[in-house]
Amino acid sequence: MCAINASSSPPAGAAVHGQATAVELAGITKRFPGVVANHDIHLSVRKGTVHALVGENGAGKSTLMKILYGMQKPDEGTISLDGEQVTLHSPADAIARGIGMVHQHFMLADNLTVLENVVLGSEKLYGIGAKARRRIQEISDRYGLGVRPDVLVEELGVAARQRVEILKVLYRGATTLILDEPTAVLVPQEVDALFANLRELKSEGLSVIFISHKLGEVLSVADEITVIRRGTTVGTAVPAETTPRQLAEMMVGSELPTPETAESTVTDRPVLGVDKLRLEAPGGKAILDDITFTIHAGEVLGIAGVEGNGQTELVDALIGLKHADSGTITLAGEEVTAWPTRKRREQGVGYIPEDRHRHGLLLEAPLWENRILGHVTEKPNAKGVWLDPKAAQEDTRRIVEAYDVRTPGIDVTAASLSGGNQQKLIVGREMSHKPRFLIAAHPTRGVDVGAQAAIWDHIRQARREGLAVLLISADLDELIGLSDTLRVIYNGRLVADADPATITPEELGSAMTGAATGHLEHEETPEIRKSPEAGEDEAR
Ligand SMILES: Nc1ncnc2c1ncn2[C@@H]1O[C@H](COP(=O)(O)OP(=O)(O)OP(=O)(O)O)[C@@H](O)[C@H]1O
Repeated sequence: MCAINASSSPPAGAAVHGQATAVELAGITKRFPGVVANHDIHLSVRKGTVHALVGENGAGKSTLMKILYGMQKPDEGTISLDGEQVTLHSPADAIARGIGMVHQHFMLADNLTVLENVVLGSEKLYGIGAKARRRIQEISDRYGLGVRPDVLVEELGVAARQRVEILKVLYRGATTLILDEPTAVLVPQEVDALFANLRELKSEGLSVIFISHKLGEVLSVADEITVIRRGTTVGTAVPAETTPRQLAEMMVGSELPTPETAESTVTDRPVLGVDKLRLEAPGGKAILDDITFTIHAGEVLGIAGVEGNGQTELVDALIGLKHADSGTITLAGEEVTAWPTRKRREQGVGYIPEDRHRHGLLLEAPLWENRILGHVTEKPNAKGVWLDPKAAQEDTRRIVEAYDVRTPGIDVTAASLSGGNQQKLIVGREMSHKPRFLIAAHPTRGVDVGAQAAIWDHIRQARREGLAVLLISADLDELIGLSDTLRVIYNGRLVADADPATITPEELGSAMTGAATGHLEHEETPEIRKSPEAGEDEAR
């Protein structure tokens, strides 16, 4: 039976299940123009536990956490920390009271050392020298974070950077850590290592609020789960008695989708050809080298890799944001290597960027203007050489409807949408132009299980109609499920390939750390792998 209880809030500071309460949010309401982001929300986090917060896109999770982190003021409701009711005026206030936030997008300066990053802005605590170094080492040892104070951050892989972010908030005295989708960028082995770190934190009496759309992970790491839907608390669940399916049903009222694609639609018509592509950094060092592949009509080619191994540069080269130092790119038989981005777009290249804020949206512009972005000269946005705002607005309404973008209208700014809804808008815009080749970088990052299923369906449908797709995703289930062909990128080279029909996420994750090359064979008993730490330092 699913242990989901309609939530009711105990009085502030009351012990729940015999343990003291670290954070108590009671009756929180927050309104934005046209939207009630939080309506009478209750959240009670016990000390020494991992408390997951789940809910569909736009449910109100980030808003609630911004309130707890002092970034936004609630219109109604109270916040109690360790049983004491508080008013938080700013993040500095929240930090001073033991709340730490680890953002999904890391906020570290690459050219500084770990120590410099950690002490930045907190010099008053332990200075900037030996005392600070000792404190960092102490925290690292205590929670098994494996952080080395004198390493440059640019030398660290994604998982190690995340541990630095965690250490940074602990250094400032956090006793409750908010982790916003912390596993989105990690391979399976790194997820296991993170969860081990979280268990260490718990055992020392710290609390963690864990936001995620990955319900399997939520069930494996959380002690308690609060589900919010359309801005209000639906209830709490206990993982031992709840399945992912039940959780998904609570969140979005539907079953868990699967990315698996039964039938192959791969044709022998090449759409995109990349031959011996090489891209160099300013000093002449290769960022991409000897990249060769072909994607046919109806084929999804998945690129697996730990972030930072050349995926971003490969996408930049394909869309025309960076130009190759040597090698060629061919689109439908025509060489496009020197073409600018706009010309490639007009020839049918769709682009779902990995960084939706930098390359996907104009955050301060209304939704309908964002619908035009990247497609100014195409229908329905343009009539001859003129923009056609009316047609663009109408089409934006259609996309909002078809992709279930939760918004009070098309005149609100993109910044006011929740992260997942921003992503749905971009996917809708790109798919609407019926591209012949789609670059899909993390197409479902940050979207809930329902929207994920819808995006997978749109991609599958277009693939049946002949779309060629380059898929980059840190979600290995998605990558394996959607791809017809899989290649592994490591240090700027395609080092291995795998059959998505047989490979497991663990085997692929292991190859991504550079542990295997050539054709990856599925093994009944997975081989002994390198530890995540060892792999990741090399896999930059
Ligand atoms: N600054 C803002 N101005 C206007 N509306 C906002 C603002 N911030 C959030 N909203 C709206 O509040 C609602 C809740 O958004 P929130 O970002 O909290 O959702 P979420 O649960 O974190 O979603 P996701 O899983 O997509 O990140 C959404 O309808 C969103 O559009």
